[in-house]
Amino acid sequence: MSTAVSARAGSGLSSSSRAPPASAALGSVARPSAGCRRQHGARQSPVFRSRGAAMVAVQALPPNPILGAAAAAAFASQTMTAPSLTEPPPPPPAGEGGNFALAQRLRQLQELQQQAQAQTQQQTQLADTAPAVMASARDPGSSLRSAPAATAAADGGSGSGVVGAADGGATPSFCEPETLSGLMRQFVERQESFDSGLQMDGLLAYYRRLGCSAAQVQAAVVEVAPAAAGAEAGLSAEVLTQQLQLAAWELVAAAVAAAALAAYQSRPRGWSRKDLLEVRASAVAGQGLFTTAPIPSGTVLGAYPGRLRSGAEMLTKCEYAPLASSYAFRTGDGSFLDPTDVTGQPSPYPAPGLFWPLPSDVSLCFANEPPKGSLGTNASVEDGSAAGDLLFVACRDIPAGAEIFIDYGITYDRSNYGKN
Ligand SMILES: C[S@@+](CC[C@H](N)C(=O)[O-])C[C@H]1O[C@@H](n2cnc3c(N)ncnc32)[C@H](O)[C@@H]1O
Repeated sequence: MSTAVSARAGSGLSSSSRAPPASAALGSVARPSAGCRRQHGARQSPVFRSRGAAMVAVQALPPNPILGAAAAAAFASQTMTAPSLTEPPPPPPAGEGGNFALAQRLRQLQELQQQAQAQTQQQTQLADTAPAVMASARDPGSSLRSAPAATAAADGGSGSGVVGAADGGATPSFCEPETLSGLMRQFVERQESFDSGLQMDGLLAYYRRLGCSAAQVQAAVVEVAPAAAGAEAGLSAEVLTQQLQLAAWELVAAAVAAAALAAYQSRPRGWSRKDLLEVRASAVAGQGLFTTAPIPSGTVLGAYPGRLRSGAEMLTKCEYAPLASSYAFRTGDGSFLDPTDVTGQPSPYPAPGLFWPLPSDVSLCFANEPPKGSLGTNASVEDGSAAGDLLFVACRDIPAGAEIFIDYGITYDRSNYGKN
C-alpha cells in the first residue's frame, strides 16, 4: 500500500507506514611553377646535323609517352650541349673555293636548319598553349568557353580546331579520341598520379608534336582524368551538401524527439472508471468520490492522478503551495504524484511542468478517509506495473451510491480533521 501524504500549512510532508519519514526522503534527493628561345637565321654546324637526326628519331617514335619522354630527354640533352647556330661555317680549304660539291652540301645543311627552326617555333607555341588546354580540360565549363581560342593558338592561329599535325600532314590514326585516351590512361596508370601540371603539359606537347590536333588531345584529356576528377569533385560537393542538410534535419528531429520524450515522461498521470464513479459533495469532508453502480470486489477503479515529482521538487512546491501536500501521494519508488496546480488545488493540468495538452482525470484525489464509526475502507491503494502507477482497487463489493474510502497511512497529518 502506498501512502497518501498530507500536510497542514507549516506541518510539512508526512508519509505512510511503508515510506520513510518525509524529511529523510526529501533529504536524499539532490538537485535535484620558362623555356629557351632559339635565334632564327642560324647557320649549320656538324653538331646541328646531329640534332636534326635526333628530332627525326623523335617523330618516328610510337605514341608511347614514356618512350617519348626518354627520346625528348635525349633531344633536350643534345640541344643543351649544341654550339650556337649563329656560329659561322668553317671556311673552305685553300684552293677549293668555288667547289660545287661543297656549295651543294652547304645548301642542304641550310635547308635542314630552316626545317629545324620551324619545328622549334611550333613547339614553343605548343608549350605556350598547353596550360590553357590543360586548364580547360580540368574545367569542363571553362573548356566550352576557351577551347576555340586555345585550339587556334595551338594550331598557330590557323583558326582550325582539327588541323593539328605538326608537319602539316594527315593526323596520325592513334590521335583518334578513343585510341588517344587509351594511351593517356596507360600513362596515368603508370604514373599513379595525374596531379602534376608538368606531367600534363609534357603529355600534351608530346601528342601535339606527334601530330595530334589540340582538339583531339583536349578531348582525350577530358575523357581520361582531369574532367572525371572535376566532375567527381563537383559530385562530392553536392553529396556533401546533401549529407550536411540531412545531418541538420536529423539533429532537429533528434532534438524534437528528445523534447517530446521528456514531455511524455513528465506528463500528468491518472484515470478513473467514470462509468462507475463520480465526484460530489461529501458528508465527511468537502468533496468525495462516490460509486454510481454496484462495484464488485477487486475492480480497479483507476490510477491516482498527478505529475511525478522527486521529494525535493515536492518540498519546493509545498513551500509556495502548502495545500499540495494534502493531495500528493507517495509512490513505491519514493517519488510523489502531485495532482495540483501552482496554488495547490487539484487540476486537470498539474503545474509546474512541461507542456502537455491533454487533461488528466483527477477524480481519485477526492477520496476521503472513512469517518469514525463507519465500516472502514472499501478500496485499497496498490502499486501498478508501470512506474508511478498507484491503483485504487475495490477491496470488497461496493453498492451504488456509496462513498469510496481509503487509508492515507499512519503518518498522515490529520490534525485538521473535523475543523473544516
Ligand atoms: C486528498 S483530500 C480529500 C478530498 C477533500 N475532501 C477535498 O474536498 O478536497 C484529503 C483531505 O480531505 C479531508 N479529509 C479526508 N478524510 C477526512 C476525514 N475522515 N475526516 C476529516 N477530514 C477528512 C482532510 O482535510 C484531508 O486533508
